[in-house]
Amino acid sequence: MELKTNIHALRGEIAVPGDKSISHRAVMFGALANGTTRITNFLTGEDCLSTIDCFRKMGVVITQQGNEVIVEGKGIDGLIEPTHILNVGNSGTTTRLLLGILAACPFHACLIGDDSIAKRPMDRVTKPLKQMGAHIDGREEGRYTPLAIRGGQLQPITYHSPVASAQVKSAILLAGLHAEGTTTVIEPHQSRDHTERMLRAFGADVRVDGLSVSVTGRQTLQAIDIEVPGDISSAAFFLVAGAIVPNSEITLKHVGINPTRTGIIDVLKNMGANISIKNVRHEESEPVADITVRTSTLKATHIGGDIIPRLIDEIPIIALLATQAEGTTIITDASELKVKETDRIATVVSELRKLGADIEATEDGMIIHGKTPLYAENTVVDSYGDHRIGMMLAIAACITKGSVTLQHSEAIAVSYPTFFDHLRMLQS
Ligand SMILES: O=C(O)C1=C[C@@H](OP(=O)(O)O)[C@@H](O)[C@H](O)C1
Ligand SMILES: C=C(OP(=O)(O)O)C(=O)O
Repeated sequence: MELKTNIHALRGEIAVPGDKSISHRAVMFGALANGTTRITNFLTGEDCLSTIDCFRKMGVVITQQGNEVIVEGKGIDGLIEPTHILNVGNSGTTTRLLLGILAACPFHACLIGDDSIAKRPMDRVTKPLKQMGAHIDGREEGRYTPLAIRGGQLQPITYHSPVASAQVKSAILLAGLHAEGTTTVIEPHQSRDHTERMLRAFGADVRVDGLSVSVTGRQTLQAIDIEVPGDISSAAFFLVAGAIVPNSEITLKHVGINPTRTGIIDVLKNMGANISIKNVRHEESEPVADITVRTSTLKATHIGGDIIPRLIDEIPIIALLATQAEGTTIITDASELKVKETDRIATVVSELRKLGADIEATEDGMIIHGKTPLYAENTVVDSYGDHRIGMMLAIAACITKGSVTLQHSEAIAVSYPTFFDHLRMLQS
C-alpha cells in the first residue's frame, strides 16, 4: 500500500485496542476456569482470534461479538482431544502458553503455525515441559513446529530460565497448575507479569519472591469479568508519532501501564519527550492511565540490561525515535529480537536505511546516529509479514519526504486491525 508521507500534524484523542498479552490470557484462563468469563475490550487482532480458534477446537464454547467475548469455562481438566490440528497462526504467545496447558492434558494434539512461527524456537518451552513429563515431538526434537504433544501426569519443577520471557514463565506455571506439588520459575530479569496477576484474579495462589514465581498444582480457577486495558505496545506507535511529527499532540486513553511494560515511557522521558500521564487508576488487577505526548526535541540515550524485557516489542519504534534524536543511541542486550516474528534487528536496520536513517546492526542490538531527515524516492519498504515492522514503517513515512510503498501491510492486523483508521483520524 501507498503510505502517507510528510504529515504536518497529528492531533486528537484515540483509545488503542485491548492488550494482546492480556486478551490471550483471558481466553485461556477463562477456558480452564469453572463458570463463565466475560471479557470486554478484547483485542480482535488475528493472534487473539487464533487463541479463540484453538480453544474452540478443544470443546470450549466461546462467543465473540466485536470486542466482547464470553468463555464458558470447562474447569481445569475439561478440555477435550481436538480432532483437528490447532493452528496458532502467527502467534508465539498462543503457541507457547498453549503448550504449557496441553502438557497436562491426557490427550494428543498437533500444533502448526505460519512460516514465521515455523522459524521460532519452541524448545525454550518444550524442554522444561518434557522435563515435567509431557511427551512432545516436532522438527529438530521439538524445537520447531509442527509439534505433536501428548500430556498427562506432570512432576513439578524448579526452573531457572535462561531467558527473561513471559511466554516461557507462563507455559511452565500453567503446566505447574496441574502438577502434584509446587512449580517454581526463576528468571534472569523480570518479564511481564500478566499471568501472575490474572491467575490471582481467577482465585489461584501465586507466590512471587523477587524474580521467582511459584504455583502449587491442582488449584481450581473461578471465572471472572475482565476489562482488557489498551495495549501499551500499540500505543507506543502513536507515542513516538506524537513526539516526532511536527505540530502534534496526541492523547491515548485507557492504556495499560503495568510497570513490567512501561519501558517505552521511561525511554521517551530519558530522551526528553514532552509526555504526561494522567488519570492513573487501578482496574481489576492492572493499572491504566491516559497518556498525552507532544512534538518534542529529543536527545540520544543508551538502552540495555533490565529495561529490555520491559520494552522488547517497542524496540522497532524506539529505533525510529532514535533517528530523530540528537546524538548516538545504543541498544544492547536485545538479541531476543532475532527470534520474534522476523529478525527485528535485521528488518529494522534494512528498512530504516532505505529511508536514509544512519543505523547499524550489532550482535545484540543497534547503533543509531541522529538526527537524520528521512527521504524517499518511490521507495518500497517491507514489513516481511511482521506487524510491528509494518506499523513502525507507517509512522516513519509520516516524517519522510517523498513517496513510500509498504509491502505486506496486511500483517498489521495481527495486533492492531484499526491502526490505519486511527492514523487517519489523527490527521484530520
Ligand atoms: O507473554 C506475552 O504475552 C508476550 C511476551 C513477550 O515474548 P517473550 O516471552 O518471548 O519475551 C512479547 O515479546 C510478546 O509479544 C508477548
Ligand atoms: C513478539 C510478539 O508476539 P508473539 O511472540 O506472541 O508472536 C509481538 O507481538 O511483538
